[in-house]
Amino acid sequence: MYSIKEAFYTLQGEGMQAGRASVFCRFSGCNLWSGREQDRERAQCRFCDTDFVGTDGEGGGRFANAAGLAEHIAGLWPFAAGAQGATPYVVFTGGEPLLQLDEALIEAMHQRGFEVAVETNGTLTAPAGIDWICVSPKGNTPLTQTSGHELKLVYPQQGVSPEHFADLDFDHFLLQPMDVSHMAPSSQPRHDNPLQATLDYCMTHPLWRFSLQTHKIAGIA
Ligand SMILES: C[S@@+](CC[C@H](N)C(=O)[O-])C[C@H]1O[C@@H](n2cnc3c(N)ncnc32)[C@H](O)[C@@H]1O
Ligand SMILES: Nc1nc2[nH]cc(C(=O)O)c2c(=O)[nH]1
Ligand code: SF4
Ligand SMILES: [Mg+2]
Repeated sequence: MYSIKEAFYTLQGEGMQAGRASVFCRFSGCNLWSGREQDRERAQCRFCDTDFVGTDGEGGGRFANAAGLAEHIAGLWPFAAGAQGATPYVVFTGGEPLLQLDEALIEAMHQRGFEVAVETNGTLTAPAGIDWICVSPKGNTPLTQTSGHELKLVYPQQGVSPEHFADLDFDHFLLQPMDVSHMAPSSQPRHDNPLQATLDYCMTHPLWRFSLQTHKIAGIA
């Protein structure tokens, strides 16, 4: 059984694949926060910008098996597989997708012609077969998934230095300014200007590439 908060067609907004047409499949639930505002300040991850509670979003629901969920996702890609000269792309996110994503679902997406991407906090090991692994480490949590295609660190995070990750086995290293606009002022971390801090770090540490959440600027999901 898979629990899905929402599933929809959009453009990947972040990281090295920013701008790519994608079906987003957002799993319900996370191992670092309950998703309830009253728990935010004592959660392991306190800056989350996402509602991943329940299965009531657009395209959400409970799916009994991999084939059923894969059919649902494939139906959200608006073209026939292989049409338009583009490979269909699904981004599994959440919540924490590695609580639910398994080889059966990855295989079912591949059978339907999709490339499979994941956005994970890195505290759980990824199943085999994922085509694009984005790990976004969260301060003071154990990093288990130490390899992948991109490491995308939200910046600045208290007690976390990008240098700590720079030797890991990733093809790309990205720094993404922390958005605090969704948080109550009392919950916002004390930092003057995450955007400027991120720009400064990337310009003085050229291993790191600047990642903006472009979907928020564009006003799309
Ligand atoms: C909502 S998370 C879901 C996937 C997974 N749980 C994770 O943390 O990577 C998707 C992406 O949004 C990033 N993110 C979450 N809250 C953010 C914020 N306030 N500002 C910038 N990026 C944020 C995460 O670091 C992650 O890269
Ligand atoms: N357009 C768009 N791009 C994204 N990249 C990562 C997202 C996420 O929430 O995992 C996200 C999202 O929520 N929307
Ligand atoms: S780990 Fe990801 S989904 Fe979970 S609370 Fe943090 S940003 Fe949100
Ligand atoms: Mg998001």
